[in-house]
Amino acid sequence: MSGIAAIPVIDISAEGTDEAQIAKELVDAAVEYGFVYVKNTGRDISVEQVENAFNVSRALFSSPLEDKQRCKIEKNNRGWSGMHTETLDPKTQRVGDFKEGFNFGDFVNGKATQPIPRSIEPHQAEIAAFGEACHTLCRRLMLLFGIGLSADPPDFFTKAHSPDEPSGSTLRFLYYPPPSATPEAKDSDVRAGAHSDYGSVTLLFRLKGQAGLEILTPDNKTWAPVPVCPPGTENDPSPPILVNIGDLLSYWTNGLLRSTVHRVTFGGPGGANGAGPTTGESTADPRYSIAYFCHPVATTRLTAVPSERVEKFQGSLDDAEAGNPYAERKVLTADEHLQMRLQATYLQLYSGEGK
Ligand SMILES: O=C(O)CCC(=O)C(=O)O
Ligand SMILES: [Fe+2]
Repeated sequence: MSGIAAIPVIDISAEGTDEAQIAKELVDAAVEYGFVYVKNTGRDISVEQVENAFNVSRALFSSPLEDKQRCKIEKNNRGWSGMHTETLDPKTQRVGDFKEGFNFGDFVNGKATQPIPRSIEPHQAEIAAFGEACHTLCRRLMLLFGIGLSADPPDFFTKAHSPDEPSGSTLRFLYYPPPSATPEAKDSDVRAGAHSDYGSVTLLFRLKGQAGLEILTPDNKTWAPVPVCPPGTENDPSPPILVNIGDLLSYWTNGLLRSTVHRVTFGGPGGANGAGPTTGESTADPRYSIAYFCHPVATTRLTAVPSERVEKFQGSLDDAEAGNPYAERKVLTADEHLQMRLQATYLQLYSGEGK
């Protein structure tokens, strides 16, 4: 068991904040941990919006099975994935992830452009608005990363994330059944296999008390739990939004910003290979989380960002050797990269195709 990850907590919207200072703190956290907590005081995404999204998620996953199956995930990465459908770490996992997921793509005029379960039909406009708020926050973070890296121009990343062009950006609801519902799980099984995220940046919303997320610490040797409410945020109106760097920001920066490997465990007492839950958190209950995977416009080529600091940085190979096989930058388009990652983890969906 190792200590909790000392991921910094940053308030990017506090009154009178110095943008350059915030940008520096964000870049420092991304370089060291690949993760940062953004304090959620309701200014970026309202507390009610987050609560409502979790309510809609509960309704969605408790829909009748046939209704969810009607919306099964397709190669466009939209729709419902049932237990074990995704295997985030196929080299290590005995069976797929112990979770269900639902990926939302584009909404047009507040209506989904994909099949959705009946229970959430009345909530489409709210889900659309939540996804838009997430994308806006991600673009703001991109600008801060650009400023913090002295990129030329500073909006290099932001411009690649126009909301008006097709991209792999995905709002995803996640449901991990309680361990009591999966007695077949073995000690070595995990709720979500070890992986790095595929996009540029991910926003992760979690619920107080629900443990399970762990990161591979920067020395790449131990798993450390990532508490939902780190010290100093206990009394905030909503837990902080956990932001993590995905593969694409890592490619763009030659590995300077870390796309850190993470997973979700059952976290029993010293159990599995879990680091064990943090005080006040448990994995006994069903677990819900919401991720917003922000991706650049699909045709974006992943060439290095013009930044002196990035040009001088020579760490990408080290990172690739130290546990994240996707850390080494290759010049692909954003969409080529996404297709490569999906084929590696949705084993049945792509079975029979050259992997
Ligand atoms: O549910 C979580 O806390 C993390 C999920 C995750 O890492 C992912 O879906 O990429
Ligand atoms: Fe992830």
